[in-house]
Amino acid sequence: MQGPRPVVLSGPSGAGKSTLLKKLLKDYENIFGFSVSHTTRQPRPGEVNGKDYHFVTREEMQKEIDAGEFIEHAEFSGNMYGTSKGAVQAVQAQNQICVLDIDIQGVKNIKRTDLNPIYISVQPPSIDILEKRLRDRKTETEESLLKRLTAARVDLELSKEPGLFDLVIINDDLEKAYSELKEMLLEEIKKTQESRNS
Ligand SMILES: Nc1nc2c(ncn2[C@@H]2O[C@H](COP(=O)(O)OP(=O)(O)O)[C@@H](O)[C@H]2O)c(=O)[nH]1
Ligand SMILES: Nc1ncnc2c1ncn2[C@@H]1O[C@H](COP(=O)(O)OP(=O)(O)O)[C@@H](O)[C@H]1O
Repeated sequence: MQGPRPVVLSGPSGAGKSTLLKKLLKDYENIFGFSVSHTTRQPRPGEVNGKDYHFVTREEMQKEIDAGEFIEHAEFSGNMYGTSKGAVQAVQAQNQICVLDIDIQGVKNIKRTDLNPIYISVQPPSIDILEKRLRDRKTETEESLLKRLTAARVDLELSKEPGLFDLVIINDDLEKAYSELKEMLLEEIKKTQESRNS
């Protein structure tokens, strides 16, 4: 039997992907598993190596990419990010629904693989609100914030491509956005719950 379909969450930095994902992982602890990406960016306060990301150097990551260990990888805002085969396999081995948080380049690259996920784009109500949320999050320098806003404009344009996403969630009210996310995933959640009980 084929395992549950993975889920891709994409959308601009600051749109609310991590916030929604954390709620989902908390409410359905055993059902969903997070695909832990590799990145060359510095950890933020509170981020845990191996849980939020595998924090690596550019050299380490390039070596693993060259060895064919990545499903996809991309350059975002001056850093490298990528999904290793191992990250997805670790979740699928638990028979959990694998959730990937990746940028739009990652979405396009995953489309060329046989992963067959559900593609969801989380978007802010406006660029101004996105900027305010990113500033209030206090994780970025002015330089990285501006890079993220530029990338966000590109992301929102490219996301308009018909058929690229199965669902676009405008994250205005968080609870409403979360309900939309859950509704989209209900069928896969049920299937996974049923397979546990059988
Ligand atoms: N292509 C790709 N993008 C990733 C991966 N992991 C994270 N990203 C994306 O990289 C961007 C920056 O992530 P991060 O530095 O954690 O900042 P944040 O999204 O603002 O919290 C986001 O758009 C993520 O979706 C990955 O493995 N592959
Ligand atoms: N619906 C919302 N209303 C107000 N603030 C939000 C909402 N969703 C997320 N945020 C806040 O916006 C910031 C960016 O969200 P985050 O989940 O880190 O985005 P992403 O993972 O997409 O970069 C965080 O500080 C988060 O608490």
